[in-house]
Amino acid sequence: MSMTELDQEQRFVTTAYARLDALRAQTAMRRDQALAQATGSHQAAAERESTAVELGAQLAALDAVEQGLCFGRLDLTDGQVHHIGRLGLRADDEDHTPLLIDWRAPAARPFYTATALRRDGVRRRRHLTTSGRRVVALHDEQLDQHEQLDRLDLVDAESAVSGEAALLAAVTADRTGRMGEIVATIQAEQDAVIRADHRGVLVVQGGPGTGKTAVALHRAAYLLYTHRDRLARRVVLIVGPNPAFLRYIEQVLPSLGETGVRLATIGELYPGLTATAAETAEAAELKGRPAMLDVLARAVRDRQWVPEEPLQLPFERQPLPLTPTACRRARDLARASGELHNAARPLLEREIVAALTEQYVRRIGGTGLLDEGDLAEIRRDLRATPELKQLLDRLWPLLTPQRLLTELFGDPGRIAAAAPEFTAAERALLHRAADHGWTPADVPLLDEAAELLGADLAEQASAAAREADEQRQRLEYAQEVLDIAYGSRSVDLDGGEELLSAFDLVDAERLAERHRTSDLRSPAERAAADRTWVYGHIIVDEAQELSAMAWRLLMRRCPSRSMTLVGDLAQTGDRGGASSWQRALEPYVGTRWRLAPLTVNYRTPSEIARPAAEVLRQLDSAATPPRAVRDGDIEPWSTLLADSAALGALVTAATRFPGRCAVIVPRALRGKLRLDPRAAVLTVAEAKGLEFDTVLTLEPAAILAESPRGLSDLYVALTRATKRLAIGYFTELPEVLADLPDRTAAPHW
Ligand SMILES: Nc1ncnc2c1ncn2[C@@H]1O[C@H](COP(=O)(O)OP(=O)(O)OP(=O)(O)O)[C@@H](O)[C@H]1O
Repeated sequence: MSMTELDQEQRFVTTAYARLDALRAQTAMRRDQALAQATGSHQAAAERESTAVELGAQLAALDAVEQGLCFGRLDLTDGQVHHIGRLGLRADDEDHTPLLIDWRAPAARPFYTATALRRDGVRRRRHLTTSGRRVVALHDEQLDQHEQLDRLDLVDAESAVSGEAALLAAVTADRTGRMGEIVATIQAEQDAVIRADHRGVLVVQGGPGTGKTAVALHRAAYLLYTHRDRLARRVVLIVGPNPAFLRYIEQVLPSLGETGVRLATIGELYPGLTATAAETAEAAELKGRPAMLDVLARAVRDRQWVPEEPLQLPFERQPLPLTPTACRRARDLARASGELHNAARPLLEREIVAALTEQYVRRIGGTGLLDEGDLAEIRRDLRATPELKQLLDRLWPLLTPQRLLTELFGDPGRIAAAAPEFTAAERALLHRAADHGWTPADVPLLDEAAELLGADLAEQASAAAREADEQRQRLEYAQEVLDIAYGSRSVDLDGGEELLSAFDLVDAERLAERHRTSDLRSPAERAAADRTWVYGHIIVDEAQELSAMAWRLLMRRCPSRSMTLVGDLAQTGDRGGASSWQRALEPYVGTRWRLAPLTVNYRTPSEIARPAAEVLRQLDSAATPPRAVRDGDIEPWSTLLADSAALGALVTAATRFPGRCAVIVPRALRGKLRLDPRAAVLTVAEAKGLEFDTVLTLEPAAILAESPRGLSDLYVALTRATKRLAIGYFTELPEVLADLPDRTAAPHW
C-alpha cells in the first residue's frame, strides 16, 4: 500500500471529523440558546426545555460516533466512490454533497454484501483502520479480479469472509467485559438479518458465537434509522435474560448514536417493581406453564366468596342479616356481567345493598309505608355504613395483581383451591412467605393477573381525578395565555364577543393539549412506566429461555407482532424454555414466522469449537455446529485437581493473561470458592451470552447432573472462551470430554 493512498484517506477522514466538529459546535450552540431562553411563560419554557433535551440527545449521538467515524470505502465500477461511516454526513456546501454514508443507508449495503461472485457494482472494498482520528491501516479487497476463477475457487470466494483482516483483528482482540459494535465488519448473512423487513416475527437461530446478540442490537439501530418516525415514538424494546447481560450490551446502541430503545429483563416489565428475588428452577418452571392461566383465573374466582352462614351488618339498633343465598345471587349476577373482577364489584354492591334493604324493610314491617324515595334513602344510609365496605371486601375484594398473588402464594389453602390439577409437591413449590420478594417468573403472572382483574376502581378513580385536575390547571393556564393574547383586541362588536369567546375556548383546549404532550420524559421512559404500552418492535435475546407465560406478556406488548427473536435451541437452560420455535410461537402467529439461520462462529477458535460440537452432537445428532471463522493456537485441555489449592493456583495463573477470565461452576459451588478476585465466578445461567478470553469450566460432571438440561448447560459452558479453555474436575470427567488432552501431570495454561 503506497503512502500516498494512506495520506489520501487521512485527508478525507480529517475532513469528515472537521465536519463532525462543526455539527457538534452548531448543535451545542442551539442547545445553549434554547436553555438560556427556557424562561418566561410556563408554556414557552416547557417548549424550549424540550427542544434543549432533543438537541442534547443529538449532541450525545454526535459524540458517540467519535471512535471509528469512517471505517470503509466502496469504489464502484461506474467510478463513484462512497465512504461508509457510523453516521451520515453532508458537506457544508450549497448542494449538501454527501460526504459520509451512514452504514444503515441502502447505498452502504454492498459494503457488507458484495462478493467476487455478486459484486453489486463494487470494484473494490476498503476497510480503514483508525486510531483516534488517525488512519493507521487500509485493507483492500479487489472484487473485480476473480474473472478467471475455476469452480473450486469460486466456492471459496463465495464463502470467504469479507474484510478478513479487520474481522480477524476484531474477533481476536482482548475482551473488555463490554460488548462492542461491529459496524465495520458485519458479514453478509448477518447483514441479511439486520436489514430484514421489520414486519412479522423473525426468528434468528444460530449457535454460540454466531453474533446473534450483535446482530440483534445492530438490527435495532437499523430499524430506528429506517423507520425513525414510527419507532422513536413507539420505542424498540430489547429483552435480555438478566441484568448482568444487559450491562454487558448496554453500551452498544449508544455507541451507534441510538438511545430510543428500552433494554429490560422480563423481571422489569411490570411497572412499579423490579423482580430480582431468587427461587428454585422448579418453581420458576411451574410458574411459566400455560396451566398457570387457569390457576390465576381460579384464584380470582376463589376471592368471590359466598359464606356458609349468614353475615351480619350492624345497622341502627340491630344487625341486618345477609343470607348465603343472597350472597350467591349477587355473586352470580356480578360474574354473569362479563366484567373483569374489579369492574364487577359495583354490580355486586348494588345487589348486596338491595338484599340488605329488603331485610330492613321486612324488619320495619313491610313496604306498605315506603315510597321509592324512602327506599333510596335507606340504600344511601346502608352504603354510608362503614361496616358495609368491610363486608363487601370479604365477599368480593378489590384486588391489585400484587395482592392477589401475595395472598395466593402465602396460603396453601388458596393454592389448593386454585391449582387442583397440580400435585402436592408442585403446590408446595408455589407456597412462600408473604414478604418474599418478586421473582422474574412472577412478572408474567402479575401481568396476567392485571388483565384478569382490570384496574382497581379506587386506583382508577384517583388517577382520573388527578388527570382531571391537571387538565383543569392546564386549561386555566391556556385560557390565561389567550386572554393576554387577545386582551388588546376590541371585541365590543355586536355578538362578536360571544363568537370570540367560543373560539377562545376551542383554542385553549388545543393549547392545553399541546402543553400536556410536552412531557419531558423520553418515550422509552414513558414506556417503562406503562404496563399497557404497545412497542413498535420487540427484540428478544436468548429467546429460547422464555416460558409460555413470558411469551404471552411480550405478545400483549406487541399486537403488531413486529418482532425479532434471537436464540439457540441447543442452549436452552431454563426448564420452561423452548425446545421448538414452532411450538413456542404457534399460539400467537401459527406458522407465520420466518427463520434466519446464522452459521459462522466468531467467538471460539476451531480448537475450542471441536469439543463443543461433540456435546452438540449428543444433544441433537441432526444439529449442525457453527463453523469457526478462525483457528487458534491453543488446544483446550483437562486436568484432575488434587485439591482446592490446585484449583486456586490454576485460576490465579489464568488471570495473568491479558483480557478477561471466568470460572464457570455448577450451581452447588457458586459462592463456595475462594478464588482470585480477578476471575469472574459464574454459573452457566450467569455466563449465558457472555464471553471471556480465558475460561476454566469446573466440574463438568456436576454441571451435567444438576439439571435435566445439563447437556445444554455444558454446551454453553464450553463456548464462552475466545482464546483459552481448560476443564478442571475433582472426581470425574464426563465421557463426552474424554478426548481432551489430559494435563493432570503438568496443568499449566
Ligand atoms: N461480524 C462480526 N465482526 C466482528 N465481531 C463479530 C462479528 N459477529 C460477531 N462478532 C463477535 O463475536 C462474538 C460473539 O457474538 P455474540 O455474542 O453476538 O454471539 P451470540 O450468537 O449471541 O452467542 P451466544 O449464543 O453464545 O450468546 C462477539 O464478541 C461479537 O462482537
